[in-house]
Amino acid sequence: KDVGDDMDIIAKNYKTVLSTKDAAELKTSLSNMREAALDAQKGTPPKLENEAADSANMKEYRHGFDILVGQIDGALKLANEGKVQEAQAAAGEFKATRDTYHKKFR
Ligand code: HEM
Repeated sequence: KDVGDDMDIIAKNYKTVLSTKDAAELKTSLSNMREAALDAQKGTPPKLENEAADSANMKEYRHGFDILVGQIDGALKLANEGKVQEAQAAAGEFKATRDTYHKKFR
């Protein structure tokens, strides 16, 4: 899977995360996002293909997924407590991370 494939998985599950009323479906979708984010973190985005694996940009790219996974874990904790609406409010905040890193690397 390349980064674009992982992004498609992230985006599809994110829609479900924001719209479902079901705690189990919420948890599954957040877990799917987490797995795809960790896979994308291991990859190289097309824009950085000519850079060394330890370039400043590649480090910043990978850091973006540390932030996103941290946010996903926060939402998962709330979902595990049965707090569906609170988890969805927390998930709404992923958008800022998405937009910041898309500006740089998409
Ligand atoms: C909830 C968070 C996010 C969502 C919903 C999301 C969604 C998407 C979508 C729909 C695409 C287009 C996929 C395609 O080309 O088929 C995309 C592309 C991309 N995203 Fe994200 N994204 C998120 C977070 C991030 C983060 C945190 C990063 C980097 C740290 C990132 C980096 C990229 C890159 C590099 C591309 C271009 C991939 C390519 O052209 O192959 N995204 N994203």
